[in-house]
Amino acid sequence: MAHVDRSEVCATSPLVSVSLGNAAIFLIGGLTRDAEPTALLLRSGDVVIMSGPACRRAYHGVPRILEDTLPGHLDVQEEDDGEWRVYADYMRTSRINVNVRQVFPIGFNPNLLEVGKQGL
Ligand SMILES: O=C(O)CCC(=O)C(=O)O
Ligand SMILES: [Fe+2]
Repeated sequence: MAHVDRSEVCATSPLVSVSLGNAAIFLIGGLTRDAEPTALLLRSGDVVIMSGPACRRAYHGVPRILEDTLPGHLDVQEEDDGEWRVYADYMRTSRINVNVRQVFPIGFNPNLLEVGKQGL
C-alpha cells in the first residue's frame, strides 16, 4: 500500500496526478515509515502535484476508495445498457488515477543503457 516512487531516476521533477471517479483517501508521510502521514480527500477532478525531493521520495498511498461518491456526470443511468453496462459496473466502485511523471532525466539516451555511458 504505502510506497515510495522509485522508478523515476530524477527525484526533482514533479509528478502531476489527476483523480477521476469515486473519491479516495490519499496518505502522504515522510522519508521513513515512522513519519505520521497526512490524509487528503481526493475527489473526482482533483489534481495533486508532488514536487521536490522530500515529497517525491516520501511514503504515500491510497488505502481507501470511498464508494457511492461517483459524480453524477460519470454515472450511467439504469436505462442504459449494452456496452455502457461494463463501464458502469466498473466505475461504481472504482477510482481512476492518471499521472504524468518524468522517469528519465533530460538528456537521457536509452541507447546508452549501460551504467556510466550516459555522461549525465
Ligand atoms: O493513485 C494515486 O493518487 C497515487 C498513485 C501513485 O502513488 C503512483 O502512481 O505512484
Ligand atoms: Fe506513488
